[in-house]
Amino acid sequence: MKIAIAGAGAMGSRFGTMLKRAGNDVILIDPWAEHVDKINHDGLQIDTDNGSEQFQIPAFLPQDVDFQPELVVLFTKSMGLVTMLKAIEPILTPETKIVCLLNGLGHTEVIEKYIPKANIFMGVTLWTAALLGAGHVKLVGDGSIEIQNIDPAEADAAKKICAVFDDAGLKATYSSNVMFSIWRKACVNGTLNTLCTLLDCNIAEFGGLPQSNDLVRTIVAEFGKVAANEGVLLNVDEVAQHIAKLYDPSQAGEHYPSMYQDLILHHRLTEIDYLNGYVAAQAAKLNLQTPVCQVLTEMVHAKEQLLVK
Ligand SMILES: NC(=O)C1=CN([C@@H]2O[C@H](COP(=O)(O)OP(=O)(O)OC[C@H]3O[C@@H](n4cnc5c(N)ncnc54)[C@H](OP(=O)(O)O)[C@@H]3O)[C@@H](O)[C@H]2O)C=CC1
Ligand SMILES: CC(C)(CO)C(=O)C(=O)O
Repeated sequence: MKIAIAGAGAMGSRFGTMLKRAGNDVILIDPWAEHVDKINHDGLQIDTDNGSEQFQIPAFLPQDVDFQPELVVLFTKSMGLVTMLKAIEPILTPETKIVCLLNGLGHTEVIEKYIPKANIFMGVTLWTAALLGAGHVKLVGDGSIEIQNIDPAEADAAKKICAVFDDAGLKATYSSNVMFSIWRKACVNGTLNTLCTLLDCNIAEFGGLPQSNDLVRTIVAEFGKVAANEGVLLNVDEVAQHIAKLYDPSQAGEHYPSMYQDLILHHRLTEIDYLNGYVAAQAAKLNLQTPVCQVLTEMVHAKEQLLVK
């Protein structure tokens, strides 16, 4: 299958590499020129638990792409989604399927402005990856993917996409309720990413705090108010227990969440407006009360003001 990875940072590089290794015709598309150049000149440097290798895979700036993909996998940061959607419009055909695996909330409504509903497939992934520098990623650990069609008539197409991902070892399954999975992942990110960033700690250190359970339950309850308005029912106890499982060092305990890595380590903007910020903004429109998400969002933006030049 002809596949374009639109947004080829850490996660895009992982998916592009695994899909190409499985025999697909894959290109990477990314706006970071140094990253694209490094990949094309030296290959993508991939660090794994078994060492490091250079992997040959074509990479392009969005404006240089001459390739008509059957499938586009969106993996920009949330803030780059609209720019990328506009940039790839010229290479899309009426048959091109679009899969979005970004973290965060509100992406479906954005994509629907650019892509026919029948071609949109939303998903959530538990794979991880790290971008160590231009043309250099670290790919360790295990993961999985859930995918579902937005158009009810496109279930067969969704299952075919799952099969392509699964054949590449990406452990993809068809979901009959992907929006629940997306909201549940957003609760994970909206608690652990946000609080570890503000508290300057890893996930296990946060989990060991006496305040962790109350903080998590309060935030999840606020997410649940807005989720319910979108037809997604979140059980606070169940989600809180799901989050607490990650505290274990054998799970994600030693991990500094991606928001921490973006802001604290790399002084880059975060996806807060697509997590706690999305909940606070939607709540304001709905006259719902989500004061904790509002304050956490303001605190992360304040930290961005201090660190991002
Ligand atoms: N990383 C992970 O483990 C996981 C990430 N996700 C989600 O996947 C999506 C993509 O995340 P991820 O792959 O981590 O994003 P990355 O930050 O690795 O890459 C995404 C984009 O960020 C920009 N970028 C990153 N570093 C630099 C830099 N040093 N200089 C210039 N540009 C840079 C590039 O676009 P640009 O130049 O336009 O900014 C790049 O395409 C997000 O929604 C994320 O939340 C989901 C699960 C796990
Ligand atoms: C590892 C995990 C689940 C922590 O929230 C994550 O998705 C991230 O770091 O963004």
